[in-house]
Amino acid sequence: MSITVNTLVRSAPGTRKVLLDHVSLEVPDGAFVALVGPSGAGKTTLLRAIAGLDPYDSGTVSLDGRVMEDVRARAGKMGFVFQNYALFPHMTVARNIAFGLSVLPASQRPSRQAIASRVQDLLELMQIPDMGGAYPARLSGGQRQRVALARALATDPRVLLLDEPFGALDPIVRRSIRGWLRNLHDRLGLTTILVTHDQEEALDVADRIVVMQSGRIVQDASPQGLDDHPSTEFVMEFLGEAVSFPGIVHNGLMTPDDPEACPFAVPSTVENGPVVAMIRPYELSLCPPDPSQTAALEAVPRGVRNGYRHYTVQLSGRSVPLFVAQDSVTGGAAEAVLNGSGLDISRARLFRAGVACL
Ligand SMILES: Nc1ncnc2c1ncn2[C@@H]1O[C@H](COP(=O)(O)OP(=O)(O)OP(=O)(O)O)[C@@H](O)[C@H]1O
Repeated sequence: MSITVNTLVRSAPGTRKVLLDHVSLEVPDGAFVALVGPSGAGKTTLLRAIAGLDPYDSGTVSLDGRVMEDVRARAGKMGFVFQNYALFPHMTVARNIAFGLSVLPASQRPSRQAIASRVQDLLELMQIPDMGGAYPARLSGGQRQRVALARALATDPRVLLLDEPFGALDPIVRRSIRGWLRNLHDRLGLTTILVTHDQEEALDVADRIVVMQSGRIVQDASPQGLDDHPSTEFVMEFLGEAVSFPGIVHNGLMTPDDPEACPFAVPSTVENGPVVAMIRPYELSLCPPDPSQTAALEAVPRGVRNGYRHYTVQLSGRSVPLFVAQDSVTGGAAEAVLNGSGLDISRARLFRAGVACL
């Protein structure tokens, strides 16, 4: 089921503070979208507005191209899981899962046997087939989240809205449950929006990443597109560690202010003037040795990690990490490899006044 959000505006009740500032978003049927952004960006506010849990001042939310003003009808097509959406402690797992079905009006409510069979199907889908009789207190965090998902799926929604559902889980369980969730999404043909603070999780599980900042969507792209072409310096930094090299572009050549970084060619579409080149640490490398260059890079070896030698390279006033493939280091002291070379930052993205200029 596709979701279309059209110029949604929401202000904080009783104030002029804008929580959602003309937000538009198109989520095609079957998509898995991750909503990311710093704390307070408006992710939860947007998710709740889509769910119909909170009102908004103007704009529309459509499902399968139909504007759904009737919030109850909209909510009926969606399943939600929120981080703090606790299970009912006094009910067994089976009754927790059945809850949404058992409170349906009598005319829509399935029979007892149909509910019991649906619950058993969901327990199996969640890979906890024997847990129906257990109480939530007996479950691990990962099992509880599976029960919360089962409860959200009981009414057979076409859309799944997840707000930090794995926030309370330890990293190992988190990693395994997100792979499982992606599988579930594919198998059930759901359309899913996941709010997460974990960029790695977003990049791993979603086929589209929507970045929010100050109540607006600042970029909406595939994980690869976002990594290759972040629209602003903020997005570049938000997605992971980045090292900045200010410099000047002149006639297709970017010359970094740091003399330790080598100048590099940029497309002729980049206008002359100051820019900031930003690069991920693992994309930094060494320029080919240059006999005419006398200065050596000052680097401190930090050990070996995953087959890479890790260094801290000293620039004027700051240091940056550098990883060199171990098998490319030949003999001698580990640091000798850095002598006579500058830093190759040619894989950097370029920004001017905070905005991408490539
Ligand atoms: N009912 C409300 N009244 C006033 N301000 C609100 C209300 N609901 C949310 N806000 C404010 O709106 C902003 C966005 O909040 P929201 O919870 O959507 O952000 P978020 O991106 O989900 O943040 P987090 O990642 O911390 O959960 C915050 O500054 C929050 O304080």
